[in-house]
This record gives sequence, C-alpha cells and structure tokens, in this order.
Amino acid sequence: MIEVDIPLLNKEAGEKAEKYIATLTKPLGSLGRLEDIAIHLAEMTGNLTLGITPPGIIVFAADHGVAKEGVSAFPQEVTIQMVSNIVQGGAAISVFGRQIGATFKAVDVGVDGDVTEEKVIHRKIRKGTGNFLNELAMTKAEAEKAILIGYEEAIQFIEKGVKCLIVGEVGIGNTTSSSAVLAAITGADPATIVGLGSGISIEQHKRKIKVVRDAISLHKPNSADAIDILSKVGGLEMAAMAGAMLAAAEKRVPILLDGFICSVSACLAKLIAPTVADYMILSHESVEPGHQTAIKYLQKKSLVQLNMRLGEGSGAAVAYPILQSAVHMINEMATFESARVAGKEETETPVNQ
Ligand SMILES: Cc1cc2ncn([C@H]3O[C@H](COP(=O)(O)O)[C@@H](O)[C@H]3O)c2cc1C
Ligand SMILES: O=C(O)c1cccnc1
Repeated sequence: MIEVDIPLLNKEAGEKAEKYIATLTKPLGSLGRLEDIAIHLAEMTGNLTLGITPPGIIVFAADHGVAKEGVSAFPQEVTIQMVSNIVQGGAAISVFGRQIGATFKAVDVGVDGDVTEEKVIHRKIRKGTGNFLNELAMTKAEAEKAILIGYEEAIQFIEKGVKCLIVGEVGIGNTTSSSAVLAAITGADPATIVGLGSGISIEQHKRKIKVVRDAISLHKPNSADAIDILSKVGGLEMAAMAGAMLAAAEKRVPILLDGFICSVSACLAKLIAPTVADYMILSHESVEPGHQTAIKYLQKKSLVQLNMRLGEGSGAAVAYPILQSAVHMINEMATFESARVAGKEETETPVNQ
C-alpha cells in the first residue's frame, strides 16, 4: 500500500496572509472568498508570495467493463477516440488548458484498445476493468499499481515546476463506476447518486441504478478500504487520479478539483490519507446528482456553479482564473500605507463585518 507523508497546513503562513490582506487598499473582507482562497493557498504552500503558475493538467484514461451493461449514452470506442482528440488539441480540456497556459499530459492507464498516439504516456495496466456486475473490476495489486502510476506521474509533473494540479479523466462508463465507489464509501442509496452521465435515457437510468445496487450487494465493498472498493467496483483512471492527488498534497501543491468523477477519486484519496483534503479546492458543482454526496464527504464548497457535466478536468480549468485573481490580489495590490490611502474612519458603534 502506498505510504504518503502529507505535511500539515502551515497555519502561521495563513495568519500572516490574513493580516497582510487586511492592510490592502480595500474595505476589510470586501474581496470575499478570494481572501479565503489566498489564505488557504498560503497555508498549503507555506508562502506568502503565492505562486500557482503554471497549472498542470493530467488526464487519465481507462475503460470500464460495466459499459457492456448499456449504462452510457456512447459506445466504448469513444474513450480511445477522445484520447486522440485530447492530445490533438480538440477536446474541451485541451482548449481550456491552452487558455490557462497549463502544462498538459494524458496517460493511458487502462484503455481497451491500442493507443498509438505518441503524445500519450503509455502506462496501461490492463485493457479496461472487469464488468463488476459479475466479476471483480480489477485485482488489489492492479488497484495499487494504478494509484502508484498516478502518484509517479504527478511527482514528475511537480518536479518539472507545476504549481497547481488539475486531474481529469476520460472513460466511457465511469459515472457508473464512480457512483458505485461513492455508494460504497458513504453508504448512500444509489438512487440518490446515479445520474444521466453522458446523457442516457430514463430507461437506461433505471438500469444504471440497478447495476450499481446489484454490484454493491454482490461485492459488499469495505467502506473504509479504498483498495478493496477499487478492486471491486472502481476504475483504473480513478485510482490513478487519487494517487496523483496524494502526490500533490505531499509536495504542498494545491489541487483544483473538477466534477463528479474527480471528486469521487478525491474521496478515495481521502480514505487513504484523510489530510489530503486539506490541499483540495473544489472548482464547480457538476449536474451529476452524486456530486453533492461527494462534496459533503469532502466538506468543500464550490467556487462556481456552471451546470457543467463533462469531466476531463474541464470545470477546474475554467475556474482556475479565480485562483489567479486571489494570487494577484495578495501579490500585487498596494497597502493603505504604500499607496497613501486613508484608512477607515472610526465610528462610535463599529459594526463587525
Ligand atoms: C464525446 C465525449 C467526451 C467526453 N469527455 C468526457 N466525457 C465524460 O463522459 C464519460 C462518462 O459518462 P458515462 O458514464 O455516461 O459514459 C467519461 O468519458 C467522462 O470523462 C465524455 C463523454 C463523451 C461521450
Ligand atoms: O462531473 C463529471 O465529472 C461528469 C459528469 C458527467 C459525465 N462525465 C463526467
């Protein structure tokens, strides 16, 4: 099992940031959550002079045996086709990644087909998971290997200078696996978690709920054991995503979470090492209903709500400029003293804001 050593948040740096922000030329607290983000970033990085540039995006790709159950609106080949689209620059995450100047890589950890694109990092563990409706998704050794691959890929990224990690995914059927993983972790009724994923019909939705329910009652995953859950109902890309998050936290690199799949992977990472969640910021709220369950488990509050339901890391990339604003605020704004701006007048009965 992967051993990670996640440093505590640097509360002293956070307090310094809070005091410094109070001296900037604006009414106290007037930049709202941007101020909270700047403080959180200071706690994570341990620095007042914040740096989150460049962001790094890793997209992990893998297939899901459960896709055979008709739980997706799209055929399985879309996974391998989207991997090509992503590295050729035409996917949503490619476009938004360019927009924010991100360092980028796509890693095949389990696509069911031969990925020939040279730009893809080839770390295939197996060609898709087993159909967890009647067999294990993967062995425990494969789950551990996928976590380690995610960890290693993120470490390499961070060693190249990445300062904020966005972890994305592509894998037809992965909203079904994520729903099963989340039901296993939280004990929530699959009917409250399972959504329409890539856009299935009402009939398919009913079937998807039943598939998740049946898989949970067949395998009885141990809610406290991420490896057990992954091996029974997980996905290879989800394991790798969790591993990448563990690496970022260990290196004090902020993690900007995307939607449903990414957040469920974050729940797995939290199960492995609870303090990894200290290094996470949630970008947006996916339309996928289970995202609310994951958000509650992670105890996070999203930055934006854009009615997105794509994955790939797309929502995180779109929200990244908000983090940049928090950083520019603390790094570049003048203080009342430096700009010679008069401070707030004392009133007889000050109102605490
Ligand atoms: C063209 C296309 C691009 C995507 N990019 C991300 N997803 C998202 O949808 C899939 C999960 O939905 P489901 O569980 O319903 O299959 C994953 O590939 C996820 O990344 C896509 C899906 C499609 C069809
Ligand atoms: O929010 C997500 O991550 C998501 C939602 C639907 C389909 N794929 C991903």
